[in-house]
Amino acid sequence: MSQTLKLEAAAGSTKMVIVGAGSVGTTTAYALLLSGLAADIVLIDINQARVEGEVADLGHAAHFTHTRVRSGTYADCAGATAVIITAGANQKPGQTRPQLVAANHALFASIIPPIAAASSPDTILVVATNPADVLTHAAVRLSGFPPYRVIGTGTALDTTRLRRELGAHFGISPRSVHAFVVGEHGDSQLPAWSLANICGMRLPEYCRQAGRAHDEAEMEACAKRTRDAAYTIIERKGKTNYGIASVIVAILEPIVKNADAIMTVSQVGTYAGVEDVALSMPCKINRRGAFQEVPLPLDERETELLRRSAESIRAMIMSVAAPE
Ligand SMILES: NC(=O)C1=CN([C@@H]2O[C@H](COP(=O)(O)OP(=O)(O)OC[C@H]3O[C@@H](n4cnc5c(N)ncnc54)[C@H](O)[C@@H]3O)[C@@H](O)[C@H]2O)C=CC1
Ligand SMILES: CC(=O)C(=O)O
Repeated sequence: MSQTLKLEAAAGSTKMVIVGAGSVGTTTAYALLLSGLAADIVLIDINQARVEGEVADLGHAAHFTHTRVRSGTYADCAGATAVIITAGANQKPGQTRPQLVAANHALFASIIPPIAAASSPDTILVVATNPADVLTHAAVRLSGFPPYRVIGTGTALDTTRLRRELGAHFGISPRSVHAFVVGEHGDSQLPAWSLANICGMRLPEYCRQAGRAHDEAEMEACAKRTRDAAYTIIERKGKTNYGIASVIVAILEPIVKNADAIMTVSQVGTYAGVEDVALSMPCKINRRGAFQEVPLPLDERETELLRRSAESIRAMIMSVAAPE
């Protein structure tokens, strides 16, 4: 079967609903349109004029694809393979993700119940709205879905950013760098340095074989640029959209193709002894959702940093929790 026919077969009757037709939502719709993964893309936004304008514009791009783009309502979540949540306030220059928690948690309390009520029993929620880990936790609680059916985009974006930094440092393609960021999609994230490798060699060994010094300070600088990337970009252009849109489509692909791909995404669980929290670890993603099947053998220092990351997310979750 040709690649085009294979993609059309995978897209089949696949419907994707995007809630929030702002910058992230519409860039995701465009990336999804070009990917050929979906037959039907539905955009929902509280701002009806905006969603109509975006759908008309995207509809012209859709002319060159086999995908239909339209506006809709929560009733369209019925039969959706995934509902991608990008609605909510974004960071202004200098603002942190936790500063969005009260406003976006209140928004989730109003939109997740109707989305969940309309969705099908196998619909997966993908959460991008910030702070992504806290809202992934909120989406599980408010939807009643099992945790594997709620996937936070989490550190999938930070992992691509770290790989780009390391690829530039080592002079190889980012896709040939096997490294990932775990924990919070935010300031307490950490690279799993003890497991990072190139061609199966840990980074110090790779440097030894390549006849170059392993520069710990430069590794830390790569981690810092990764952690600060959103601040740096928002300072200059007021938002981030292309990176996250591509990450969302990369998460949707193994869902549609039932591909068991491993990505660092956020899920509710117990991490480093902290219960009932959401954060990112490598998970297997397929048509049923995301599953962390193999615990990560982090070293002692990384485990302690992960525990601190989990504690800080847990504190944010408690700050918006409704009293029992
Ligand atoms: N997880 C990640 O890596 C990233 C997350 N984000 C987050 O994504 C979110 C969206 O960011 P942008 O698209 O830049 O913001 P934006 O302001 O461009 O779009 C937000 C959209 O949400 C809509 N909205 C608000 N209330 C709604 C409701 N009740 N129902 C439906 N739609 C509603 C607004 O009308 C607006 O169109 C923010 O929380 C931002 O921080 C952004 C980039 C990366
Ligand atoms: C805004 C945001 O969360 C990011 O680009 O990482």
